[in-house]
Amino acid sequence: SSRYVLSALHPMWQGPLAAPGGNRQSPIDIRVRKSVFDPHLEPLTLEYDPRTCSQVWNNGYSFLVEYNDTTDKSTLKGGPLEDTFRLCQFHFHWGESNAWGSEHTVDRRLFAAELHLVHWNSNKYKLFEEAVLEENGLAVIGVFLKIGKRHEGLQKLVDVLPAVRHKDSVVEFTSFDASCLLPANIDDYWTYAGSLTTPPLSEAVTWIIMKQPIEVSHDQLAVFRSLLFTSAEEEVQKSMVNNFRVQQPLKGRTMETIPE
Ligand SMILES: NS(=O)(=O)c1ccc(NC(=O)NCCCCO)cc1
Ligand SMILES: [Zn+2]
Repeated sequence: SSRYVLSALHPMWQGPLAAPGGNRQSPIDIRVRKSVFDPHLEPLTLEYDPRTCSQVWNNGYSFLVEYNDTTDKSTLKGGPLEDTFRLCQFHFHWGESNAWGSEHTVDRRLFAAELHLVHWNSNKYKLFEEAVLEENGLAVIGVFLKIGKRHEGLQKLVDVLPAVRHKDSVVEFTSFDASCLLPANIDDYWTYAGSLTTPPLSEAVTWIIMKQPIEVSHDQLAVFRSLLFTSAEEEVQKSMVNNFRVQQPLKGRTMETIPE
């Protein structure tokens, strides 16, 4: 559909679109009735220390809120995970219109945007760069965003976005508690084995997708769209919108969920 044509325009997607031999690529459509109850799934334990938040960076595809991941201060445990995973960054994907923007869909339903909280397995590896090469190396929490009431916690981040309008710009950003961006019930989720949704497209991700979306206001999302894919010196400026990947084949994977 047209939204995929739009997202394919970014240089990110000029190379090969699929990872070679990929049989666990992301994102995918979540077929709710096909998800399997897994009685062994535990509650998630999230412990985020706001003091590890360090900066916001426009990397030319999204804006990343980066955390100091040199110690186990902001961690994710439980759920489908056997080890402790360390928060290294979070970012979003969104559309040019509120009608689309998420990477995953729920029975083909599109959301206006999707938050990704990226963690790496600090029990087994010393760095993100090592963990990204291993099939149990990463865990990403996905949260859908829908248009509704203003999200007070998000506003602190929205307020600094004009400072990172152009690609490669960075601004200091501290004492932000990322857990304010999670829905009320974090134990209601789907989980499946997938990949990064941008190059290197590594098949290293245990995805944990929250069933409950969070609400943000139209104006807050409009500030996301005021960012640019392009750096200050480029003559043609391009709005940072439609920064999502096309959906990938399920290839026999099962979506697991917690018993209701
Ligand atoms: N959209 S997504 O699947 O959540 C995702 C998360 C992290 C990354 N990559 C990342 O954080 N890279 C930092 C350094 C990479 C070292 O190989 C790409 C895509
Ligand atoms: Zn992402």
